[in-house]
Amino acid sequence: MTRTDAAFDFLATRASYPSKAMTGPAPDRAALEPILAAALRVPDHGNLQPWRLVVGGREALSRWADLGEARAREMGDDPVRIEKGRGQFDRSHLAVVVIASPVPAEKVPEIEQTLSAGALCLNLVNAATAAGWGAQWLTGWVAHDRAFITRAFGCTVGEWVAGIVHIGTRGPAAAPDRPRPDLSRVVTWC
Ligand SMILES: Cc1cc2nc3c(=O)[nH]c(=O)nc-3n(C[C@H](O)[C@H](O)[C@H](O)COP(=O)(O)O)c2cc1C
Repeated sequence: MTRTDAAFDFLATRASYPSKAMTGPAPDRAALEPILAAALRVPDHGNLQPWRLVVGGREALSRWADLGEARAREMGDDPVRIEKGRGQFDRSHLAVVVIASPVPAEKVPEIEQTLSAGALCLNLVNAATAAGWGAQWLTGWVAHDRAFITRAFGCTVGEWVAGIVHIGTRGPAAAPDRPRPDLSRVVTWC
């Protein structure tokens, strides 16, 4: 057995960094590509690769914010939902949209492909964090509204957004940690 202390310590202490506290710069393409490559080493039954990524920098983010606001107004939303339609894009310097893109497969039910898309989101948060950036996985109505995800991210029928992972520079102060699960409550030893 080979123990990798640094990797274990990272996993034992990892935490998301709140996107609201992130600043620029965000990783450029050269810095982001190895993060994406690491994140894409994700469990995936049958190697179907049932996901794809859309990377948005400031220009795309501002377009997505406008589309979010327009869609919220089209739905007659209240000001809070209108703000949520733009907020996460307005504040962000870089977002990687993880799109679940299920593949017809006799032996791999869609739920397993869905789980792989979720694992990709976490892998991406972890890879960006390990590379020294702040990262957080967000959703909100903009991730679930069919019209918005079609217009903004080009989702086709059957595709959906698993997560919008924001990546940026961490602020000077560590973000407060959240309470972590109590093993005795969630683990059953048989
Ligand atoms: C599917 C999914 C969607 C999420 N959407 C949001 C969101 O829209 N807004 C938010 O503040 N946190 C959201 N979170 C929570 C954060 O990603 C994260 O769990 C939280 O910041 C604590 O992260 P940590 O346990 O990695 O430190 C979401 C988490 C998951 C798994």
